[in-house]
This record gives sequence, C-alpha cells and structure tokens, in this order.
Amino acid sequence: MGDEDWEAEIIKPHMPSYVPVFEKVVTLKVCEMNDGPSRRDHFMRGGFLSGRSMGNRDAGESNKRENTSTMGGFGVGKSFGNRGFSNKFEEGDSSGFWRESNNDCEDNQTRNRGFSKRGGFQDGNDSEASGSSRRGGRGSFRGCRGGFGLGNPSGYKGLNEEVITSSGKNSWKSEAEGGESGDTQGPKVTYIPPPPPEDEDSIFAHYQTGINFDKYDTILVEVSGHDAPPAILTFEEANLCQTLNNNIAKAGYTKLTPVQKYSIPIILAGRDLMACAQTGSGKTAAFLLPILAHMMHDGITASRFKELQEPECIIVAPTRELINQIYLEARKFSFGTCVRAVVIYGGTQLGYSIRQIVQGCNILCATPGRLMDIIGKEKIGLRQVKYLVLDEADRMLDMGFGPEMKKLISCPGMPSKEQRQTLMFSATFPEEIQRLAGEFLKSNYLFVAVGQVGGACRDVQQTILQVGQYSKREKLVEILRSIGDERTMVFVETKKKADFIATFLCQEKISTTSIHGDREQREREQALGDFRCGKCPVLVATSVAARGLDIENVQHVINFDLPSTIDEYVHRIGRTGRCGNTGRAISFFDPESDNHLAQPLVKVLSDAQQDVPAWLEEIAFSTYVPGFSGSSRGNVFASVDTRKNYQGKSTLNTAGFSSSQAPNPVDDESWD
Ligand SMILES: Nc1ncnc2c1ncn2[C@@H]1O[C@H](COP(=O)(O)OP(=O)(O)OP(=O)(O)O)[C@@H](O)[C@H]1O
Repeated sequence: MGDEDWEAEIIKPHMPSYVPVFEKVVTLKVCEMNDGPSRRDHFMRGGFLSGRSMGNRDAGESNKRENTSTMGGFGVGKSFGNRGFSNKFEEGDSSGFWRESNNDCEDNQTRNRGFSKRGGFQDGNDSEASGSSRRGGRGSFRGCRGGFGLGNPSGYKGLNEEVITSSGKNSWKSEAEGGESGDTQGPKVTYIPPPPPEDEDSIFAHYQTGINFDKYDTILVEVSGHDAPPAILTFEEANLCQTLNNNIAKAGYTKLTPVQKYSIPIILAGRDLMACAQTGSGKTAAFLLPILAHMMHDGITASRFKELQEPECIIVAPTRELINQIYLEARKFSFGTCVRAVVIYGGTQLGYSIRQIVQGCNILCATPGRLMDIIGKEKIGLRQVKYLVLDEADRMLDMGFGPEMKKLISCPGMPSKEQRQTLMFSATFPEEIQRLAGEFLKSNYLFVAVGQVGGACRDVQQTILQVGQYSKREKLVEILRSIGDERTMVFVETKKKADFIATFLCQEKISTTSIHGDREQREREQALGDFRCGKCPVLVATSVAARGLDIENVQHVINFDLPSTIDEYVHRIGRTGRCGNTGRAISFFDPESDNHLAQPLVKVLSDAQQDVPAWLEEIAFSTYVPGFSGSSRGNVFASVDTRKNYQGKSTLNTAGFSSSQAPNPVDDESWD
C-alpha cells in the first residue's frame, strides 16, 4: 500500500457521531488529598539491544517473536551472531558498511516521504503474550529517575509505522480502525508499560541544578503582545496553594527560571501563550504549575466513576518517551491532590490506555496518534477541555503532526480557541510555524522569548570537527574512550545506522544501547532506563530522542551525523547542559553532506559565544544556501514574534529554508 493509500486511511478518522454521556457534574473546590499510593517492589533488569532490533530489516517484519534475553549488559554478541548480524557487520567493516548505510533504500525513501510516514494512526504488530501474564513477570523499575524498565521482547512495530503482515503485504492501519482488535492487519499491540514507582522519594527524585543556574537571571526576556501581566520573581508571588508549594519544595525548586517567571503569571491570567526558551530551562513546570493552580482553584470535574472521561487539560508531545516524562512531572506536581494525570501513547496496548483513562482523567498526556484513536473510540470527551498544551510546539505544528493537531481542534466537543486556553512551548519556533500557530491561539496571545531562543544553550560547549564519513567510527571510539564512563548520547541519522553503530561500539567493548523508531516500545523504554541509571553510559539515538528528554548527568552529546536542520541540532545538543549544568557537544561535520549547515552553524556558535573554526567559516562563506542570511536570526531573540516583522513575505527558518523547502528534520523516524 502506498503513501496515498495511507493518507486516505488517516484522513477518514474513525470518528463516529458523538454522543457524550452526560452525568451529573460534581465540582470539587478544594481537592488536596493524599491518595496513599501503594508501594511496589521494583528491581532493575538491564540489557542491550534485542536481536530483533539488530536485524529486523534482514529478518523481515512479520511475526517477530524473539525470545532474546534482555538481561545483562551490552555484550550480546550471541544475539548478533544468531541473527547473522556480526557477519554482516564485519563485511561492512571493511567498506560495505557505509555503502549499505547510504543505500538504505527504505530509510532514504522514508526520509523523502516526510509527512506521509508520520502523523497517522498506525499501530499494530505486537506479538507479545497476554498483558496479564506479562505483568506478573515485570516489576522492573530501576530506581532511576523517570525511566521505565522492561518486559519481554515483543514484535511491536510502532504507531504510524509500516507494518508488513504475515502475508508479506504492507499495510497502514489505525488502531481506531481495528488494529487493536487484531482482526485482519497484524498482531495486536499488547505491551503494557511497567507502572512508575509510587513511593514519594521516587516521585520527587531530581537532579541538582548546576553552577550556571543563577546565570539564568541575567538572560534577557522579551514579552510581546498586549497587556502582559508582570513577571513574578519568586514562587511565593505566584500565590499557589499549599499542596503545590509543598510539591515544588519537594521537587527541589527554590528559584524560578526565567521562562517560569514570565509564563506562570501569563497562564494564571488566563492568557494564551507561545513561549520560546532554551533547552533544559524548565518549560515543563512553566505550564504545569499554573494549570494545576487553576484546577485546584476552580475545581475539577469529579470523573473517576464516569463512563466518559472529560479531561480539563490535554498535553501533547511528539514522542512517547517525552510524553511519559511530562506525565511524570504532572504526577509529581499534582501529588496529594485530586487531580489525576494519565499518559497514553502508541506502542502500548490500547486497552491499557483506555483502562488508565476510565479510572479518572483530569490531565491527559498523549502522543497525537493515540489521542486521536482514543477520541475516535469515544473514551474521552473534549467538552471540558480548558487547557490545551503543545510541548515542542514547532514540531507539533510542522507538516508531520500539524494535520493531526488541526483534526484535534476541530473534533466534536473541543471548545473553540476562544473558550479554551492554548499554550505552546519550545526552544525553537520557526517563523512560518508561528504563523500556523495562529489558528490555534487567540489573537491576543502573548509571546515570550527568553534569551538566545532558537539558539543553543550557552552551558553547552560546542565543538565542530571536520570528519569524513569513513573516519567517523574511528573518531567516535577515540572520543568515547577518552570520555570514559560519562553519559553520552550519540546521534545518527537513520534507524539502521543506530543499530550498526551501537553494535560496533559493543564490539569495541563500550557499553551501549540504542533508541529509535524501529525498536519495540519495551526496548525503547528499557534502553532509556539503562542509559538513565548508567548501566549503559552510551545511548545511540536517532532524532526520536532529540527533543525534550531530561536525563540526569548527560555530559556529552556527539552528533555522529549532523541533522538536516539547525533547529534539530539545537534540540539534540540540549540533551546536555540542562538546568544550569554544563555539558559538551561534539559534532562531526562532513563537507560531503553538511555544507548546507555551515552558515546556520556559524550563527548558532557565535550567538552562543563559542569558538567558530576557521574552516567552518570558510565553508559557510563559500556555500550558497538559498535564502539564508546570517542576519535573519541576528536579533538577540533568535525566535521573534512574527507578528512584529511579518510582512507577507516568505520567511526562513534557522537552516535557511522556507518550511516548504526544509528537509524533513525527522528523516525516517516514526515518532508517535
Ligand atoms: N525552578 C527550577 N528549579 C530547579 N530545577 C528546575 C526548575 N525548573 C525546572 N527544573 C528542572 O530542570 C530540568 C529541565 O526542565 P525541563 O525538562 O522542563 O526543560 P525544558 O525547558 O522543557 O527543556 P527542553 O527544551 O529540552 O524540552 C528538569 O529536571 C526540571 O525538573
């Protein structure tokens, strides 16, 4: 089935006529309580890539039930050998490896496809044993912050991803259209993520702010739009209720970050907001705290026993791991209140998502595909939505997720933009995307730009090395050996290459795991867990891990391959140097393929007061990038409010492309 067919599938959403079940609405005015969460025993199991992921292209996509061990560390040469991976790799090691990678037809094809490969409702092909039996053997929290453990391997192929059924035919299938029931289009998705820890220490576990946290105070902030409320300087000024204040204290927050100083009063005042602030500067709390404060003040609809759940707040984010992280933050800040946050995302059993929702849902954290499926199944009503949050908003509105977001706001029952509060947050916000955002926001929305937004966080020391593709692996190993055990994220461009590089590093005895869209959800969560707790200090990732992930102690980011846009670069290197901590980013610049990035890189480096290599400047000045002018981002506020400078002309994003020209930043990834 081709792209066109797939589009046809998602354009006819399963949205039966909408007949909400009305129930007596009970409003709780003050809803502070302690649910008395039960304690669970958790333990950690670790492991490296399962055989399935390593060889899935070769093995075909059907019926992937692998009983690969997920225990233990990286050295699973056996798995690779069993799958014939090692041999293949050895071949490539001399020369074929790179050729194979570059001729990765599927990846290249997908990259060019862009929109059509994402944004849909695809799900299916999970071949796990029943959820309940799986549950018994799970219990796998590792005591590491925010991550989840693992379960048994499964044959999941994620939402929006191509599924090749056992008949060998490709299919694109929405859960909403029967994928979950497993009727015709491939095995069911039955993965149930392990529950997060429920003890207070784990819920409030946090890492320390860094030596540069106080420097946030010196960052310039610009607010545009009419009648902006004044910024607050302390948490006390926000006048939040006692439970929220307790939770803030338990989370270790003593001082507001700039984006919080400005956003919290704006949101408390009921205004729509588009906020741009650098990576790792506390945007999540900037929207969660005032929303929770509103909910505590206004009361929530008592919904635990309603058939149709009607959340007051919907938060969407582009990746499963990120939305999970946001959920954990929501759960933390709502601890001891009646507000119940729920998370739903692709790659997990739909029935499990529904069960979470029916237990009561005030804040629904969701990836777009799963959200639309749940809406289609009439498991939630939208009438009560007062807050709609788009985290990584530029990503949520680009051509990948934009159509889904439009569908969301025109769903039956969804209050119009005049009747809800819409909040958008990101570290980057290309002007063209800002204009698209107008459709979602009231016309008097406020725009907050914190410092070098859209630029790189200054706490990240950036180094650009000129490395040709044939020398990259050697250089990578050299760097990783010099780094030792410090946590490092290595970004590559394709899923297949992520597997190759992870395998290669394992063979070099560097403990590594990987995350990308071809891995089953359980594997993705396990990989993240192993990385978070330091079991595998190296995580090889595609762009699926570029945005939002907040992992303690990531000291290095290595761009083995540079991304196709500078915004993506900014997000990637923002996985380190968070919350006032320092970090380092090293990027391999291959003049054969990366010249289009030279100019924006020079700009980002100099804005962040980093050394700019002379050779890079030379390439930048000798390379013509259509439409790019260094001055397009010359403003100290790298992302400016487009209402100020838009004069109807085509504008440029930071890579110097108009959006229509821009390379798809997520290449072959399926995010949701
Ligand atoms: N006021 C604060 N005091 C101390 N720590 C904070 C504060 N605000 C946020 N943090 C912590 O800083 C870290 C980064 O926050 P967060 O993930 O919200 O950043 P972000 O701006 O959303 O980053 P990104 O752009 O990468 O998504 C988190 O660990 C969070 O708990």
